[in-house]
Amino acid sequence: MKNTKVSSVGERALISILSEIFKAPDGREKGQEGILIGAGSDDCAVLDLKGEDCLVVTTDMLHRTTDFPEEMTPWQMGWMSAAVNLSDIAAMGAEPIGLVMAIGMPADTEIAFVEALAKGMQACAEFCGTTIIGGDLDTHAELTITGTALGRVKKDQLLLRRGARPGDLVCVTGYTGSAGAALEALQSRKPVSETVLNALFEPVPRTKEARMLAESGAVTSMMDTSDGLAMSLYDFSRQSRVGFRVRENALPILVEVRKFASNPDKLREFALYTGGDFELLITIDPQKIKKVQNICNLVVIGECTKYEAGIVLESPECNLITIEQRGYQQLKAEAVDRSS
Ligand SMILES: Nc1ncnc2c1ncn2[C@@H]1O[C@H](COP(=O)(O)OP(=O)(O)OP(=O)(O)O)[C@@H](O)[C@H]1O
Ligand SMILES: Cc1ncc(C[n+]2csc(CCOP(=O)(O)O)c2C)c(N)n1
Ligand SMILES: [Mg+2]
Repeated sequence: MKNTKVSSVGERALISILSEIFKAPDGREKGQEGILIGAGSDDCAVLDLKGEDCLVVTTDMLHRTTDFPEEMTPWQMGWMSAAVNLSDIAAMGAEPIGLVMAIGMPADTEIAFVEALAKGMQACAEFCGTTIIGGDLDTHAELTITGTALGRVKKDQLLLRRGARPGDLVCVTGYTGSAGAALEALQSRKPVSETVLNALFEPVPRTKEARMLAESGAVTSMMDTSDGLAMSLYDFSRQSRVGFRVRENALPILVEVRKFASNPDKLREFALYTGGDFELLITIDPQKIKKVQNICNLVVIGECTKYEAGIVLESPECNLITIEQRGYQQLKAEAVDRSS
């Protein structure tokens, strides 16, 4: 790996390299007993609390230039910084119990800006039933916010990326592709509604939905779609050893986003590859689908297949197209890369 730059491999490959370093030779997590899930395999790490509960922990860093479009308000930057972390807590089926927010900023940042940032963070935390319990302040060339979220869930309700079985139904909450369309609209200076822009600027962690899904007993695996539906399906596939068949016609996409996409390829790009929607991707035991149908805004988009069948999209004409393994990746020469 000497002389190879991180930009040539990207975030996913670098996580694999680091996760190996953090594992003991026998493949288990280094350190003490009680690490149920360690680095690299799920949305959060999971620690055994020795009773009926477990603790879930995640951290996520956002930067002014790479994550906050110029049009975002400081309140929205704060909301998003909390939301990206709380979404990972939701992805485990857990209830959030606290957020620690570290903020690095240039010394000439206005106090009013930092207050608006903090109010946005607090609003998102409160929306999810939790609060900010600490943080850190530092001088930094560029606004950089690193959140750490903690959550709690009963061991028998914990939902992992592992657990999906062939025959399970695949579902998503909300809409897919809205944040991607918003990003494109901003970059090409085209108008879109506030609903679409807010999907990018104020992602809503699916905390309540996640808790109801975890309590239903019908869900076999769950994660969030921060890096895009396609990348999430590949992450699921790796952990659960299943394939997926997704029906293009079933993808929940806002009418406005369909109209905004100039052609079917562009629409697929938003819905599958751009990311930023922070919805939940869920697999459900088909015998138990009735238990979840009415608890939240959820759409069946396809089913789990054998691993060997790969990850495919069934077009409206019933053609099978391979879904590519790409999405929103940090540390790439370009954030959205076609070759990974
Ligand atoms: N520097 C690191 N050291 C150890 N583990 C890491 C590191 N970076 C990421 N991971 C782990 O890799 C996994 C995936 O991380 P990633 O940040 O992509 O989370 P995600 O849930 O897939 O995405 P998002 O944060 O966008 O929701 C997680 O288990 C995370 O803890
Ligand atoms: C200027 C600008 N460009 C792109 C995006 C989109 N974006 C930022 S973070 C993220 C999800 C995963 O991030 P992470 O892997 O860090 O958790 C996505 C899709 C944005 N909000 N602003
Ligand atoms: Mg996640």
